[in-house]
Amino acid sequence: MASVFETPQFEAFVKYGALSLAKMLNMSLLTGVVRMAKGSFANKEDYKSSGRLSPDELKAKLATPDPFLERIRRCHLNDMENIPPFILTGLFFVLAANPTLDSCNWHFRIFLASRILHSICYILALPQPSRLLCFTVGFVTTCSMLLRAIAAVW
Ligand SMILES: N[C@@H](CCC(=O)N[C@@H](CS)C(=O)NCC(=O)O)C(=O)O
Repeated sequence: MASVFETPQFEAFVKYGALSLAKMLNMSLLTGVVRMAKGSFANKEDYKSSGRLSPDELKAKLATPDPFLERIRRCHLNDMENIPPFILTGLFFVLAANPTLDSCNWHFRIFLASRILHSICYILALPQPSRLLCFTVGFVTTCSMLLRAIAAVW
């Protein structure tokens, strides 16, 4: 009998889990790129290494973070609140709930799409409830997997 780690369900979990993690890691890259483009840094030593600000300018810069950069950081934080729980829940789901391949694929695809769309809504400041809807779809998808995993072992 094949182990659960050799099933197409586990393969789908690894595929979509890795894509979700890659999406989240990209937020760090995006933050770095926007920091450089805007010349807006988090620490005084970061400004000092660029060597282009007076002490007063440095103080003012540190006191007023760039609003767009802060938006990207909140978007990243929201990924960090949602993607690691999805990874763990997805693992429980595949290991415990004996799901069909279709069930796995749809849960994983819908979650990934919801997170990508959530970031687009957040970064482009699209009107609500667009971001709320994207967040809710991903959240409900994770809850659906969690409930199925709990039901399977209860
Ligand atoms: N930690 C979140 C929990 C609720 C949540 O994730 N809400 C979604 C839909 S409104 C969101 O995009 N929140 C904005 C954020 O986390 O910065 C918050 O403070 O808002």
